[in-house]
Amino acid sequence: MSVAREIAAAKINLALHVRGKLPDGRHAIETIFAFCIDGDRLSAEPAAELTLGSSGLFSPELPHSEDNLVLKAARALQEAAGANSGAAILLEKRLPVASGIGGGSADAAAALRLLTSLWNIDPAHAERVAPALGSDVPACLLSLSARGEGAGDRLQQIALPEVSGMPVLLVNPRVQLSTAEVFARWDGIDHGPLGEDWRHGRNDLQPAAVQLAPQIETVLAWLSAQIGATLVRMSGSGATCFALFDSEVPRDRAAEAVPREWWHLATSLR
Ligand SMILES: C[C@@](CO)(OP(=O)(O)O)[C@H](O)COP(=O)(O)OP(=O)(O)OC[C@H]1O[C@@H](n2ccc(N)nc2=O)[C@H](O)[C@@H]1O
Ligand SMILES: Nc1ncnc2c1ncn2[C@@H]1O[C@H](COP(=O)(O)OP(=O)(O)O)[C@@H](O)[C@H]1O
Repeated sequence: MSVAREIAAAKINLALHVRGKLPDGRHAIETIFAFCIDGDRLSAEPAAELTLGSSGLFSPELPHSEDNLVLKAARALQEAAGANSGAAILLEKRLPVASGIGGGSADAAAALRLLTSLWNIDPAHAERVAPALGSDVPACLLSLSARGEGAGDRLQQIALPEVSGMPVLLVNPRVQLSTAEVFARWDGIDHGPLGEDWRHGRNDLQPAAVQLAPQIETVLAWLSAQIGATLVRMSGSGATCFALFDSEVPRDRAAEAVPREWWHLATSLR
C-alpha cells in the first residue's frame, strides 16, 4: 500500500516585532520566518477512517488525539474538499511541544500537504483552511523563508541567501510556554518596525517569555558564549532559542556541550 511522507519543518523567527493589537484580539506582528531541514515526521496511508498514532521523544506530551492539530487539520481539509476518504496518520514527535518553533502548526501544515497528495485534491483547499488552524500555519504550509505581517498569516515569500544552508543550533530548557500567555504579557509598547535587515531586529516577546521562564536568559547567555555563534535569539513565543554558525564544526562542538537537562537540535536552515 502507498505510504506518503512529510517533514514538519521546525520554524524559527529570525526576528519578531510586535506592533500592536488587531481588532480580533490577536497581535499585529512583523516577522521573518525561516525553516530548518529537520522537524517532526508524518506519514499516512489510505484507510477507511481518520486515525492518528504517535511515537517519538515528545509523543507523551501531545494532547489527546482529537485535540491534536494534525487531526483538526485533516478534518478541516476533508470538509473543505468534500473528501470522504480516511487516512491512518503517524506522527513522530521529535520537537518539544509549546516551544516557539512551530510545533503543532508545523504538524498541521504537514498534515495538509500529506493529505492533499494522498487524497489527490486541489492544494487550494489546504491554503484556504490553513489560517483558521493557527496564525503560523500558512507560513508552515509554505515552509520557505517569508516575511509575515498581520497576525503572522499575511505572507510575502522572500529569498534569504545569507542564511540558506546555514548551520543552526536550537536549544530549549525543557519548559513549555503557552503562546497566548506570552502574548498577554507583552508590554504593550511598540518598539518600532522590522526594517530591511532582520539581523538588526529583535524578538519583542522575549521579555514576556523570560518573566514566565527565566531559564531562557541562561540559554541565551550560554549560546552567546559558544565559539562561532554569530547571532543568538529566542524564537517565537519561546522558550526555544537558536544560534547561527558559519560552519558545522563549531555548531557540532557547541551541540556536544549542551547541558544534558536541555533539549537541543543541531540542524541547518533550508
Ligand atoms: C508567536 C508565533 C510567531 O511565529 O509562534 P509560536 O511561538 O507559536 O511558535 C506565532 O505568532 C503564533 O502562532 P500560532 O502558534 O499559530 O498561534 P495561534 O494558535 O494562532 O494563537 C494562539 C494564541 O496566541 C495569541 N496570538 C497569536 C498570534 C498573534 N499574532 N497574536 C496573538 O495574540 C492569541 O492569544 C492566540 O489565541
Ligand atoms: N501536533 C501537535 N504538536 C504540538 N502541539 C500540539 C499539537 N497539536 C496540538 N497541540 C497543542 O498546541 C499547543 C502548542 O501550540 P503553540 O504554543 O502555538 O506551540 P509553539 O509555540 O511550539 O508553536 C500545545 O499546547 C499543544 O497542546
